[in-house]
Amino acid sequence: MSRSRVIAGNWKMHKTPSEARAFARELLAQLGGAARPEGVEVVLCPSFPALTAVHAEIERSGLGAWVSLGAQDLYWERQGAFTGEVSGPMLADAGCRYVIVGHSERRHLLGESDEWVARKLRAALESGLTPILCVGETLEERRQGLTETVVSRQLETALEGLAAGAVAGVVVAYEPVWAIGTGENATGEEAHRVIDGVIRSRVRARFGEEAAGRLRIQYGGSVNPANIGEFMAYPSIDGALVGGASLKVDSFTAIVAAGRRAT
Ligand SMILES: O=C(CO)COP(=O)(O)O
Repeated sequence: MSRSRVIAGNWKMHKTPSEARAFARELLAQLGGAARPEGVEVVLCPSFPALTAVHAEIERSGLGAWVSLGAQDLYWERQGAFTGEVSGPMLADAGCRYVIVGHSERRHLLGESDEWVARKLRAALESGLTPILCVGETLEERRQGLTETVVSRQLETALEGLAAGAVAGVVVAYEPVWAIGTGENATGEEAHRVIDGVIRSRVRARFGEEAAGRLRIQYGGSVNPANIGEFMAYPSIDGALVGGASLKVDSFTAIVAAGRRAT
């Protein structure tokens, strides 16, 4: 399996810029002190005001070959009268290589539609950023047996009309909403079923074998050092998008170490 894994920390609305800088310094020292887990990329996604501080720490650490900066959101226009918004070119210039789009907290707390997410995904690609596209069903949708329907709709609206080559470069995060911040994670088998049986197979049907084979698909939702192994045991799962456990040096470094593919 040649796909590298991506272990991303979504810090959400935690850590001021000075806290983020100090944390990143400690985290990077710890990551740099151990052997690089083979085939693993790490992405740190602080809040907008902390991006430049964390970028400076990544540069200083010398780990830029495998540790990248990511943002948590972007707007689809490049510039203009959009008070409070941040564009792809701004993020790229601030040192970002990745950007999360369609996180469930934005979809459900802030009312982002599938169409908005699709525009943001395009804007990310146009700015040379790798989008981390989040998809996932709510508890209610899961109870109604709508997981496949919801995940397929979110995925297909976001990728609609893209060239297969562009799709191959996207990272998808399957984050069931009921598992986010609840301590109740999906099982490895449940995550694998959606990741392989829904997401990768839909991409294969629409964009072909090559795009499906290159696309990286993470699991997210209450990932921690105790359960990461259960997900990484599946070759289909290409990493994790980590919330709460990415805010502590020890738990995040343990998750990163577990990301290497078994040989
Ligand atoms: O939303 C998440 C990452 O984007 C997951 O958050 P938790 O790991 O805190 O459940």
